Amino acid sequence: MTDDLLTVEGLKAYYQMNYFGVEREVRAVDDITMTVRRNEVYGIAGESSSGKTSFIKVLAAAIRPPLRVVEGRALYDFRSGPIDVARASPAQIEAVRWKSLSYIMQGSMSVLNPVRRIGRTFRDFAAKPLGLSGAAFEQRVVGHLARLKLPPEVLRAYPHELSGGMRQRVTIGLATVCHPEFIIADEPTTALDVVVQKEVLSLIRDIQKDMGASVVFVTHDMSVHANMADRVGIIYAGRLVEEGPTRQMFFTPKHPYTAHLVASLPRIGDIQQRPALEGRPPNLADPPQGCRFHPRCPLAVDKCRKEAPPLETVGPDQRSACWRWRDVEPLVGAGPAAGVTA
Ligand SMILES: Nc1ncnc2c1ncn2[C@@H]1O[C@H](COP(=O)(O)OP(=O)(O)OP(=O)(O)O)[C@@H](O)[C@H]1O
Repeated sequence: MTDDLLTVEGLKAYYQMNYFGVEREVRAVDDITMTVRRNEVYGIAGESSSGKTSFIKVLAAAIRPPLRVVEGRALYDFRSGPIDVARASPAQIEAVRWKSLSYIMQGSMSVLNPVRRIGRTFRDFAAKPLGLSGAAFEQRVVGHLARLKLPPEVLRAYPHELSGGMRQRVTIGLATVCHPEFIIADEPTTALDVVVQKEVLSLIRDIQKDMGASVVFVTHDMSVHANMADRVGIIYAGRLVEEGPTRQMFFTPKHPYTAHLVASLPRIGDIQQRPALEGRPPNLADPPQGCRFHPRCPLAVDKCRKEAPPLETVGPDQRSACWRWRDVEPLVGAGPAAGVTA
């Protein structure tokens, strides 16, 4: 067994549409190569429409047309054997779903059927992968719910009878009851207030540690990454532009876009407004030549407009796709950014 539980190589996934005979292609995931190690939390950040959700849909084996994998692979090295989810058949995916690979989707209400009691949803999701039924199944679920600080009565409730935080804990329960090796979470706390958000995040972290699982989670909120992730990957316009250990990404970013994201975090004692990034994210149906960030980059030179920079090693365990990574200033500010400890 290697250290890497997931190896993504040259992954390209495009939305391919045909409107009245006119073909349109949105290159949402465009040549991503990365790995996720066993027992680590890997955070994915990037602004809206950068391709985060499309990327993790491929990782979660939840690819539906018009999204198609056009190149590359996403290979898991599960205990039950290797599987490339970019190419696997529905039957192969069903064999690993929930048991080895689970997915906490955006918005808890979308996974919880409003007209089904929670207990029934647990049976639908988990009875088969766990190979349990009747009292043994109920006992397992109740024990798992207790770990999530949810009372057994939750099983008899309908989703609308629970608070937002409880519903999100239920979805985490569904995603983890089979003790998967790999958990994918898309904006797991976006709709929650700050206190509940903190509770849910520490729950995901505790469960991950307990089970020794790997977690990939997406959020545009950099302060959540600061608290949760072992490593962070930054996606811009369908590409991974930088990745590295969380502390390094916050204190010595090597890509101007990461530096911008970190500098945008509110700082204690600083009441100044943070500068917004000028320009708009590129249209992924017609991305700019060269480095996709160049039209908005304060460091861009001629080469950046012509040639796409490769993702290269720029520090211990840190990689950046920028021709000018040596010129990216380390973070200086009036105080520690919210949630980031020096
Ligand atoms: N079903 C779809 N059909 C066509 N294009 C889509 C579809 N879903 C997403 N896209 C496009 O793919 C690109 C990437 O979208 P994606 O949802 O992956 O971004 P994101 O970074 O997750 O954004 P957000 O943070 O807003 O969820 C965008 O240009 C988006 O418009």
